[in-house]
Amino acid sequence: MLKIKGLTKTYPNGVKALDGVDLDVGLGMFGLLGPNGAGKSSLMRTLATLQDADRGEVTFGDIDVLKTPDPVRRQLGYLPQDFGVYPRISAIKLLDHIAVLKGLSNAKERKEVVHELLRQTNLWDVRKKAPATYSGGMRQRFGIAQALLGDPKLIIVDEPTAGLDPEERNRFHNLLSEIGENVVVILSTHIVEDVADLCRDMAIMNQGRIAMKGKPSELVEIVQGKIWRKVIEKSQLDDHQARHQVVSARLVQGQTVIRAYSDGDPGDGFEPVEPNLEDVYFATIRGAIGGQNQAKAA
Ligand SMILES: Nc1ncnc2c1ncn2[C@@H]1O[C@H](COP(=O)(O)OP(=O)(O)OP(=O)(O)O)[C@@H](O)[C@H]1O
Repeated sequence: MLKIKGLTKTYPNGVKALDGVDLDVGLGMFGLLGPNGAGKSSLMRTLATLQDADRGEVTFGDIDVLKTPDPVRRQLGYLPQDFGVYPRISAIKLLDHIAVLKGLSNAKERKEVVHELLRQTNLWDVRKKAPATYSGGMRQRFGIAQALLGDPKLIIVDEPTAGLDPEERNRFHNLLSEIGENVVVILSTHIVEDVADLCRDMAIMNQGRIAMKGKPSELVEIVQGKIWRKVIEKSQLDDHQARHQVVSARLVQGQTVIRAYSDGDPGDGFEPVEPNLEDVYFATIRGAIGGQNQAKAA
């Protein structure tokens, strides 16, 4: 559905945010994982036709996204990382107004759509309050409501769960899952669990490049038998990092638990563990895997 080829972007300050991004995204939920500064938002803004690329191609179906943005805009739902300023009018009026801007000109139909979306996003009871007074989770659900206006075929959500409490995050996940299988949903995030829970396909982005892509289970398979765990003193961390390819270090109940990547038994008191997607993510962004180890994109 969505094909990205050789997408490159350097900002005027010299930062190369996108460095030859190649990606095919099919129907359903697609997770784009990456650390801060990886280039996720730059990619999302480019796909949402809000900024130009220096080089590369993007097609959605048979539409050339970069050359003819208008037809894509009509099929696009976008929830940016920072939804920005909320005017102090009620959610229902604001949603109605955005619906007009999106071209829903028939008042009766528009009312039905707006009411349906407020119910779907569980905001019906607070529809008369201004989104400016909403909690973070309610704002994100409002953001999804506006993104779903006009029946989009391409939905882009940029770091939607940052700052949400676990209950709101769950609610947001359920909402995203319900959006359906007949649209392309790209979820950009640095939260590994969001992708593990929700996405059929995914990619890991680092330093403007796609370092890994595939199905979450396929990616975990790549590191099967190669992740090793050890409990150490905090003071031993530097030494272990120098001698092993430590992918993560975490304080668990006062103890430092490290996980390292190694093709074979690293000895030194490490024990094998069942890998998870977080291991894949850290091993990728630390450069232990990636490039030719990539799983085939689905
Ligand atoms: N408008 C801009 N002008 C100059 N540099 C920018 C601009 N937007 C982003 N950058 C830089 O481009 C790089 C990629 O940023 P981007 O926001 O795309 O990454 P990200 O993966 O979305 O990170 P985050 O999770 O922090 O938003 C960063 O080094 C960032 O500082």
